[in-house]
Amino acid sequence: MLEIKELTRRFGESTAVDHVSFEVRPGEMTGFVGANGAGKTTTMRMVMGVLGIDGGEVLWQDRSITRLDRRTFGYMPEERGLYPKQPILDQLVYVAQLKGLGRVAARRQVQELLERFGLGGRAKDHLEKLSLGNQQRVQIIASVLPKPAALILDEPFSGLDPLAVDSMVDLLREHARDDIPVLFSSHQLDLVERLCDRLVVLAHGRRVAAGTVSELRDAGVPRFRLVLGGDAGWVRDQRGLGVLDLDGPTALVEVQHDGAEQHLIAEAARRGDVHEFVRVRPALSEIYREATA
Ligand SMILES: Nc1ncnc2c1ncn2[C@@H]1O[C@H](COP(=O)(O)OP(=O)(O)OP(=O)(O)O)[C@@H](O)[C@H]1O
Repeated sequence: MLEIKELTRRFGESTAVDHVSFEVRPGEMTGFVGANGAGKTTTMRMVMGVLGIDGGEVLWQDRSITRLDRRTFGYMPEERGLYPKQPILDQLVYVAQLKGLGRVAARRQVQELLERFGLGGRAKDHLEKLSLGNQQRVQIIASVLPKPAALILDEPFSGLDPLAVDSMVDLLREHARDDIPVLFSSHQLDLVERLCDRLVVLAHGRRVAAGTVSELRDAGVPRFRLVLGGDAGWVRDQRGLGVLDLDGPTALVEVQHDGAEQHLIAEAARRGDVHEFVRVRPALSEIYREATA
């Protein structure tokens, strides 16, 4: 397991990452979200040792992470890292060899991955000749070579078309299934919701929310939607409830005092038909907006 403990980084007077703690568990995909400048890249750089740490620590398998540990990680940095003017096959084979694979095995693995990402015919092209999305695919391939102990990916989905996103998702899921901890940052909340087991939300350098998607969706004040046979205006007078929306027979309420929903449903049943009474859980985008507001 990868543990980020009280990690802190300052640039001059400003604190880019402020006592941030979270875990990236094996076999799980952890999504790392937050507005531009929230501190995601800075955190990942500290995890990878690219940037010095002002406070806190990074643990790998219950002990302080070392340079050698980091070399076993797959890292896709924000600034990417491959050379524009070299053939992609050569570069990828070189990366795989740097990470300990023999030349023949490296070539075989690179070619398999290039085929898988639809780049089999482009192996001899210079990176700069590829479209930005295809360059991104090559960067992804570089980060999973040969077989990482953990994956740290800074916005791996940006610039990818939907098919490439799907291939990438499959690839990451395969790694997670092999018990590899996967941390990825993204601004695409729909994708994060679909993909990740756990979520860490940063705002202004601080961790403002963390947990599984369902924990986060269950964490707030409970909300219920009530649809009646007649007008729902009377709901406004019920104690212990906040009315968030009222539209004819439909009311959206939040429970301010424990048990108020029980009185609400009893009163609704007493007054007539109840067509619907359901708990409404916020979408991830709402949780994100509230956490980062
Ligand atoms: N080398 C640096 N020197 C000075 N300030 C920096 C440096 N790197 C990052 N910062 C500042 O640290 C803060 C966090 O930046 P960071 O890149 O980590 O955010 P981010 O969450 O990754 O944003 P984005 O989603 O835009 O990539 C920002 O205010 C940024 O300007």
